[in-house]
Amino acid sequence: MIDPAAIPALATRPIVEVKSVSKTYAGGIEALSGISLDFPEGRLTTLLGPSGCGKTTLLKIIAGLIPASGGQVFVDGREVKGPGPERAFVFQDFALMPWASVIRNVAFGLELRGVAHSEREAIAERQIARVGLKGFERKYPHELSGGMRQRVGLARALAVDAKVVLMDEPFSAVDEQTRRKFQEELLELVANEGKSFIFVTHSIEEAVYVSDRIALLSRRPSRVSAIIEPKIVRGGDPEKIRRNSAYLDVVEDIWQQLKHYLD
Ligand SMILES: Nc1ncnc2c1ncn2[C@@H]1O[C@H](COP(=O)(O)OP(=O)(O)OP(=O)(O)O)[C@@H](O)[C@H]1O
Repeated sequence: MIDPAAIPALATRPIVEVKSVSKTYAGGIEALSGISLDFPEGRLTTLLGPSGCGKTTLLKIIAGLIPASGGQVFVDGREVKGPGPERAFVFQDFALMPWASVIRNVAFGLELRGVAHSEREAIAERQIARVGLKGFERKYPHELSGGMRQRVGLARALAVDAKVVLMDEPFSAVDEQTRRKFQEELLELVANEGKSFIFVTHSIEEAVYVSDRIALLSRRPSRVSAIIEPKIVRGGDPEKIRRNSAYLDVVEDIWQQLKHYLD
């Protein structure tokens, strides 16, 4: 357990508060055991931890997709009882509807909310253009590359204009070049949108590169073992940042903390 007084203060209020959340799956697997964590508004917070420690479980509980066995989650001060319009989820496997066109996929969250056809198509078109897929509106997921499908998943999450965007290893299925491009685009979103992002990745380098705050999780049943704020100075050449000794020191520090869980 970490000392709460040791958590550095990001100068924004928490938008998501996880309070003593536990999760035991049917069959008795205890994924989370009394985990407490705040996520600052307008920032990107990453959950990083050993495989199977419960990162996806925590993300899904925050999303309201699965119930916690104990504890509470508050989003913008309101207790989570299920999915809600202020939260959007970007899935690792994109979770697109294969039988629906790009525009229908992107507009799907709005369709569920009963937004009129013309309005939701107009919003979806804007988001599709924004993620660089203009001209692909009438294509189907099987006609797109993995990177393009992930852009559709991102456009769908952005179309509903949620305050909190939950991203479960969103870049794990794309090649390294695309991944780095996505990381830059994600940083732009965080800087320009005022949304709060909760991000799960397996990559220490990625976590350090994109995060304002990293919550290191222990082995299952998961608890927070450290909170790290990389404080990367942005705006310069990404290649230089990745060679910067301050950046590399944070990566190494996290590696030293996580490697014990690999044994
Ligand atoms: N629906 C389920 N029923 C039973 N056990 C589950 C279920 N979903 C996840 N688990 C188990 O709960 C634990 C935590 O799973 P979870 O997917 O949250 O971990 P994770 O940290 O996201 O893993 P990874 O890093 O490998 O993606 C694992 O042991 C997993 O096998």
